[in-house]
Amino acid sequence: MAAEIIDGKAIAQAVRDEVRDKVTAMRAKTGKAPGLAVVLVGERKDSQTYVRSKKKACEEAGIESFGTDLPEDATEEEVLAVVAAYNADPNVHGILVQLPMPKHINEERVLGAIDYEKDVDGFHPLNIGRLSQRGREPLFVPCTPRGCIELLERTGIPIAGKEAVVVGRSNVVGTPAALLLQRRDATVTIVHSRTPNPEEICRRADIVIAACGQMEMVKGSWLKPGCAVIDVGINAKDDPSKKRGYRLVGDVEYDSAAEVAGHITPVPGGVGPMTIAILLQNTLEGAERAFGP
Ligand SMILES: NC(=O)C1=CN([C@@H]2O[C@H](COP(=O)(O)OP(=O)(O)OC[C@H]3O[C@@H](n4cnc5c(N)ncnc54)[C@H](OP(=O)(O)O)[C@@H]3O)[C@@H](O)[C@H]2O)C=CC1
Ligand SMILES: Nc1nc(=O)c2c([nH]1)NC[C@@H]1CN(c3ccc(C(=O)N[C@@H](CCC(=O)O)C(=O)O)cc3)C=[N+]21
Ligand SMILES: [Mg+2]
Repeated sequence: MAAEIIDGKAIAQAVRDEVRDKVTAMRAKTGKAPGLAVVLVGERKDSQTYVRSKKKACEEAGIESFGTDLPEDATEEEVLAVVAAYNADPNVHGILVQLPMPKHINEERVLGAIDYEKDVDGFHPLNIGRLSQRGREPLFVPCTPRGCIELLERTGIPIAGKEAVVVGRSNVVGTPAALLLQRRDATVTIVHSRTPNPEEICRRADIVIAACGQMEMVKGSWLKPGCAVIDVGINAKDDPSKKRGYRLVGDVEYDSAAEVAGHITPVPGGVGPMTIAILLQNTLEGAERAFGP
């Protein structure tokens, strides 16, 4: 039995179409549009690629995009000044500071300086704090974890009452993904680099979210037959048959996993496109709150 493929690209396009329609209606009603500001420090090629695709996605959705590129040796004060300017700009409803930043910059300080009402990445302590507390609602939820949940929900995979295992506990993916699953009444276990028996724990799961940054680590033999696998990982694997000399693979060994799982996301074309679609959705929601009912 081969797993059903969860088409992240198609689901992301559906989200982007919904956002575009709502932006069109907002423009007609208010004469105003949502705005997203992306701050990039340094010259990482991968970051530049991500920032370009975010800006293109904004254009297609009718969201205005603003951007500031700072050199690798920019000071923390300079980054904070850019954030402060976007905080004060009424045309900006979302601010994203591309990660990772150069080592000499204190990431916690910069992320904490973003107005939490414009924190479209959902990384501000107030938003993370609310996400972690029962009965509280964050203004924004981190894009990649929210994208994982949307993939499950839009595929009709039940979460409530299920056993979910998240592989990885980073602040940007694993931990918020686990919190979101828990808020939807899954029973959640987090596996990390000090977990001695990850295979055994994963085999209990109805839902596995893999976000450990380890190429093809989760194998088919780790999975319960019929489970749903959401592969967040993005890793470049050498492949001389490709023009670029590599291809992208996930944190899950796709071929063996697809023989056991009931549903699985591919890499590319799974979680990655959802991250960008949710960023647009978060920006729209920020603008809706700013403009009022
Ligand atoms: N598709 C998308 O939109 C996005 C994809 N990504 C990708 O997702 C993956 C995870 O990203 P991110 O969370 O930022 O990565 P990090 O490196 O920040 O975190 C990795 C986590 O996995 C854990 N881990 C590492 N090795 C193992 C192991 N052998 N067994 C179990 N757990 C392990 C680490 O544990 P410990 O805490 O103990 O160190 C850590 O908690 C990466 O492949 C990244 O490229 C990331 C963001 C967005
Ligand atoms: N402040 C901040 N917010 C982020 O959300 C953030 C960040 N920093 N730093 C880097 C990570 C990574 N990330 C991805 C976005 C899109 C794809 C994506 O579209 N991937 C395509 C493939 C793209 C390709 O072919 O290279 C796919 O998986 O199909 C992947 C990863 C957002 N991140
Ligand atoms: Mg994100």
